[in-house]
This record gives sequence, structure tokens and C-alpha cells, in this order.
Amino acid sequence: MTGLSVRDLVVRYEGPGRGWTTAVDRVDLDVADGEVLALLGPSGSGKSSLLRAVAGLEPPAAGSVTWSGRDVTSVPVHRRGFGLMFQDGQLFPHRSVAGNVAYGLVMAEVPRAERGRRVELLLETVGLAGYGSRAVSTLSGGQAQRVALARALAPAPQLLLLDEPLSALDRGLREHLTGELHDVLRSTGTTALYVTHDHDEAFTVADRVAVMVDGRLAQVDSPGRLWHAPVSREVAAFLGYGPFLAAEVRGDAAHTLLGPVPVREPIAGPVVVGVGPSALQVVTGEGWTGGDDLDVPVVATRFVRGRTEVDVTLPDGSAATAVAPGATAVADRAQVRLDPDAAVVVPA
Ligand SMILES: Nc1ncnc2c1ncn2[C@@H]1O[C@H](COP(=O)(O)OP(=O)(O)OP(=O)(O)O)[C@@H](O)[C@H]1O
Repeated sequence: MTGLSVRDLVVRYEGPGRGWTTAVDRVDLDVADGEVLALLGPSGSGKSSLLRAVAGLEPPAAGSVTWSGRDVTSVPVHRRGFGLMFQDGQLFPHRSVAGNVAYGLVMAEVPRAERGRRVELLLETVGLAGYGSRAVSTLSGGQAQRVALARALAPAPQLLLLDEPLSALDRGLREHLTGELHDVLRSTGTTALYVTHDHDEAFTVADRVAVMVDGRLAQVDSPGRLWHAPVSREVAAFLGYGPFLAAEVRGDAAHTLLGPVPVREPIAGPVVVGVGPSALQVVTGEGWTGGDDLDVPVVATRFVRGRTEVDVTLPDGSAATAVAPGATAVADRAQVRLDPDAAVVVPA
């Protein structure tokens, strides 16, 4: 048995009054050796609690944590050999950049020369070659998080646990560092559990994504499968699908007021169709063919990231957003069309 195995794990907190909060509710999870798994879920869903229990920072009420076949459930945090990185990297303020990165190597009694080489290599890996002698107080937020990453990677941990490592950074930097983090984790062959509430981040960084809702894992899948085949309306909604249209399955399609959507996997019982974030398109000029396209009232328009987003009301009363390329002028009504490949069929 290699990798991480979590079985039947329960984490509970005693409430301020009577009663307990069950933050992690009988979770089973496997992370293969060298795999990066993102734990994705809304605020309060239990992601940090699960990660902290794996780290050994939170004693589980039940269940087990196994690494490489060894039960570590009651092994203290510093004996697990796992690396940790949090939202606020919390660098040691009185050490230089190199001093911070070398910290775990000093603890592990790695000889000085070897230490120096490793620190340099890691700084290069995180794009901070030549920064070794800088005081950490002179770094930008993004640079400081890269130092924190280099420090976490320095002892070559068997398993790296990251809790929202980029969420304190602004969007542009976060997107950039997410890509870098992906490359660094791959190139170092690090097994990682990565907590985030941001699906773009999870999809970029991870081999597989576990969606956590109310203390349970609702779905664990590759980013592609998760996106194209969410198992429930709840998971689809969390990924950004919506509104959900009434639908009736006939043959291999689910028929909606905006036309048919292919049923990719058989679903027993009633279904609804989740409209993907760019699935509804504004049809302009001669593109209008009638057919399944609908003419609907416009509620608002805005220009976002190089395209026009148009809020409309569908005939069933649901609010939806349609997209148009560039800065498209839209009046008080718009013709919209559903791209069936950008919608999903899920259980109602
Ligand atoms: N130390 C604590 N004492 C009491 N309740 C806690 C404690 N830590 C977390 N909780 C509760 O446990 C539940 C799960 O919290 P947790 O921090 O694990 O969620 P999360 O998914 O990581 O959320 P976020 O994305 O907001 O960090 C929440 O209801 C939270 O209020």
C-alpha cells in the first residue's frame, strides 16, 4: 500500500453551548503516490478539518489515517514527515530568505554544503534564484508565499498538505502561481493534498478533485470528469452550473425549453439540465434561426473580461446569464441559444 488512505474519518468540535459540530463525517479518501488531490468545497464544508486531521493537528473522533501502509492516526504531527503550507506562510521574520528555506534542513541535520545547494535549487524552482540573502520583510506577498512553498518542499516531504496557500493573493498573481505550483509539484514528484474553495485553482493544480459538502465527499474525480459529469445538482451548482432547467428524457437526450441536451451517462429517475457558465449564447444578426432559440427579456448587461454578459429571464421564470463576444450592443430583448455540449444532465 503506497500513498495516503483515510478511512471512516470523523472530526467533531464541541459547540459553544450544548451539542457538537461534525465537520468531517465518515470520510474515505485515497491519494496515490505522486498524485495531487484538491479538496474543493464551500466555506465551512470541512476541508481544513480534514486536512488538519491528516496532518495530525486535529485528533479525529473516529477513523484512521494511513501513509504508505503505516497507520499514523496517533502519530504526533512532527513525526509524520508531512510538509505543511498555509494561507499565510508565516515566514520567520528575522531570518533571510535562505534561512527560512533551510529551516527544515537544519532540523533534519543535513550537512551545510548540501543544505546550501538544496536551498539554491529550491529558490530556482520557485522562481526566486538570487533572493537567498534578502530579508523576508522586503518581499511582496507573492514572493513570500513562494518562499513558504520552497521552505515546505525543502525537506522533500513524503506528503505536502496545503491549506488555501494562495488565497491571500490577488487574482492575477494567484492564477500565475497556481500554474507554477502545478509545475513544481509535478517536477518534484510530490504527493499533495490541496485545500481550496476556488474551482479554477483546483482544476489547474490537481490530478483529481474531491468536492466536499457538509463534511462529506460528494464526488472525487478527474477535473474533466467532474466538469462534464457532476453526480448531483449540488455538485453542479457548486461548480457554477445554473439555472437548472426542467427536462424530460426521450431517447438519448434530455429535452428542455432550450432544446435537447445529450444524456452522456444513464441516470435513473427524473433529471434537470444545468446550464454551464458559457452555455447560453446571445445570437446576433443572421445567426437567428428560430428553432430552439428563445427571444427573452434582458435584465442587465455588463462587459467582463473581454466579453458581454447579459442577464435574462427565461420563459420558466429562471434567471440566466448569456454571453456575447466582445462589446456587443444588446437592447431590451435578446435571442439566446443553449450550447448543448456546455450543459449537463443531473438527477433532479
Ligand atoms: N476549532 C473549531 N471549533 C469549533 N468549530 C469549528 C472549529 N474549526 C472548524 N469548526 C467548524 O467546523 C466546520 C468545518 O470547518 P472547516 O474550517 O473545516 O471548513 P472549511 O471547508 O475549511 O471552511 P473555509 O473554506 O471557510 O476555511 C464549520 O462548521 C466550522 O464552523
